[in-house]
Amino acid sequence: MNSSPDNQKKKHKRRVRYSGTHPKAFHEKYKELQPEKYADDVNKIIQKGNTPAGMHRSICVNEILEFLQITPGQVGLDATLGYGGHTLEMLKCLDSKGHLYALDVDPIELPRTQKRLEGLGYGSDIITFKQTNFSNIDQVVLESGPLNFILADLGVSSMQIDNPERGFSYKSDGPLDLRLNPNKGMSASDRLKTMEQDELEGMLMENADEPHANVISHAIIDSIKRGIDITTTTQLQQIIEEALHFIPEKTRKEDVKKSCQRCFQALRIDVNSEYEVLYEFLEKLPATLAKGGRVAILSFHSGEDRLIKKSFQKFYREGIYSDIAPKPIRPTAEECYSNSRARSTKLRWAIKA
Ligand SMILES: C[S@@+](CC[C@H](N)C(=O)[O-])C[C@H]1O[C@@H](n2cnc3c(N)ncnc32)[C@H](O)[C@@H]1O
Repeated sequence: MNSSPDNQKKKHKRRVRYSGTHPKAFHEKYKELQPEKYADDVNKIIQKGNTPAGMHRSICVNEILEFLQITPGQVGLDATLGYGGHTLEMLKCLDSKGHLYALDVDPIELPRTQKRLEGLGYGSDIITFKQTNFSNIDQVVLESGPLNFILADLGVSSMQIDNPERGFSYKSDGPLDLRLNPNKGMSASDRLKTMEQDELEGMLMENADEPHANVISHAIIDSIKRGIDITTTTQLQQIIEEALHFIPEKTRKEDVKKSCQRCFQALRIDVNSEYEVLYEFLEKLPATLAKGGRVAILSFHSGEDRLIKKSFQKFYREGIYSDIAPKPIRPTAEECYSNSRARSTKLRWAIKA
């Protein structure tokens, strides 16, 4: 053994662990998280039909613009700013004349999008950002005056889903939160503690048509009663997986995946009161639109689409809307192929009489 003083001085260096060619954790996706800086990498991801981390791909952009018929000088509202993809296209149509109001409840993503759009040269002369719920549209219109066009692109953005700290997905471990505005209301983890089994079962069925609502709700409530605090996405995913152990092995993996998706969706709808705020928004809509004003709404599941359809039909029968979409518009097959998140989208529209 060589134990010369020189060798003794040399500290043992640990071999750097090879982490592979692709980042696995959200925070490691540094290139994707700076889409402006790494355009080539981002384009490659999009071409493969995926959405780069930290970004959201807007859906039905052409169909929406074709319907809204925005002209310079108009005043409009993007009720769900998100990544600002639709907003940017609407701003281009305004051509520096008129004004756009952009709302989002999310206090984390809104400032990021605002900064990005301001960086592209869109300032307070043409756009006003407001961190508020779209159910407050009546307050916004006090400032904006009657609106010529309105867009609402419901649900969550890819940035929210992909960020494990928000707890929107069972696919990565994070706090079981699921709030669009984490500063308000109750996290999904706390909400579960307030529920009885039958209430939870009803919620899973009503918000997501979960076929295993009975066993899953029993498993969740039993765990809580045994003193288990369900604070993380992984804990909830494991409880669902164990509850569905009776499913034959051949289909179990796929069935568990679908049930997890549905249960997370149901919880998200509940903690954000999504049906309630959508109903309030739909009720207030006619009074906020100018004569001939146009509204387009993108929805992502049957519960939302039903509410929109019913509201549009009611106001049409009452003569408040002069025309409504006879049936929902779906994204093209090409768009669904290139962006899997577009597959469940339905677009409905109405025109104020
Ligand atoms: C599907 S994303 C919108 C994406 C956007 N159209 C784009 O092109 O980037 C939905 C956004 O609406 C926001 N949102 C959902 N419900 C809301 C509500 N009731 N009021 C205001 N914003 C809401 C979410 O926080 C999310 O940022």
